Amino acid sequence: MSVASGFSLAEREAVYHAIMTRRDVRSQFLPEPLPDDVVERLLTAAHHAPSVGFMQPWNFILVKSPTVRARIRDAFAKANEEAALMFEGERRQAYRSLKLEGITEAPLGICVTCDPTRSGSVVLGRTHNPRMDSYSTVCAIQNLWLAARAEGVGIGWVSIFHEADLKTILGIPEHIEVVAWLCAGFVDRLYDQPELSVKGWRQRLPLEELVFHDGWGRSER
Ligand SMILES: Cc1cc2c(cc1C)N(C[C@H](O)[C@H](O)[C@H](O)COP(=O)(O)O)c1[nH]c(=O)[nH]c(=O)c1N2
Repeated sequence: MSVASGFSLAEREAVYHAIMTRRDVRSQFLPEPLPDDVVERLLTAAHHAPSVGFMQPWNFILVKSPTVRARIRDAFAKANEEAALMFEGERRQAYRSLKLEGITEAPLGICVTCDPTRSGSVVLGRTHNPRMDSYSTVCAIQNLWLAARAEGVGIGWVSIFHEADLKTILGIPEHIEVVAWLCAGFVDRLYDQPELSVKGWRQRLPLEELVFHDGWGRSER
């Protein structure tokens, strides 16, 4: 054990700066490949995420091949057309105007998966909620996303897929869950606010409406 003092002001500001300026990136990717040492640092950050029972259920499939990424892009296009039809009227038009992936533009794709069998069938902390292994994998993704912000690397999470399509393209075994397709690449500019907010799709909710005290719905302190 070592002393757990708080960070210096500069260190704290750096952490919050990464959190506040992290963005989901769809179209600002630069084509140059990410150096191996940068990718290594991002994956190391991911691998230091918390996980239920310390099961570390994640794997990271690094996809540089333009051919494979083109197939992933086709799988997105199919699902995205289905998605558009789930919205009505003007909302459908607005949905179609959004760019929701940068699969072929970003030089690296990272498919993040979750192996529910990683540490046996009974896992400390997962005994009463089987989704805890997926949640752990999401923690790894968020670590990677924040580290990427600090490295000047943009990340775009794409989830508009049939999971079976990704499994077929990437040869992922049946029992493994696909948690994310991440587009990764250097960026020279980022939106100051979420792109969906800038484009009028949806705005950030006031935090005070989301915080309750001593029970659901109780706003008084
Ligand atoms: C689980 C999950 C899944 C997705 C996303 C995020 C997360 C957490 N996001 C990104 C999402 O739209 C974005 O985070 C919000 O709009 C907020 O913007 P910033 O991330 O702050 O830029 C996302 N964006 C997109 O363009 N296509 C997508 O398929 C997805 N899927």
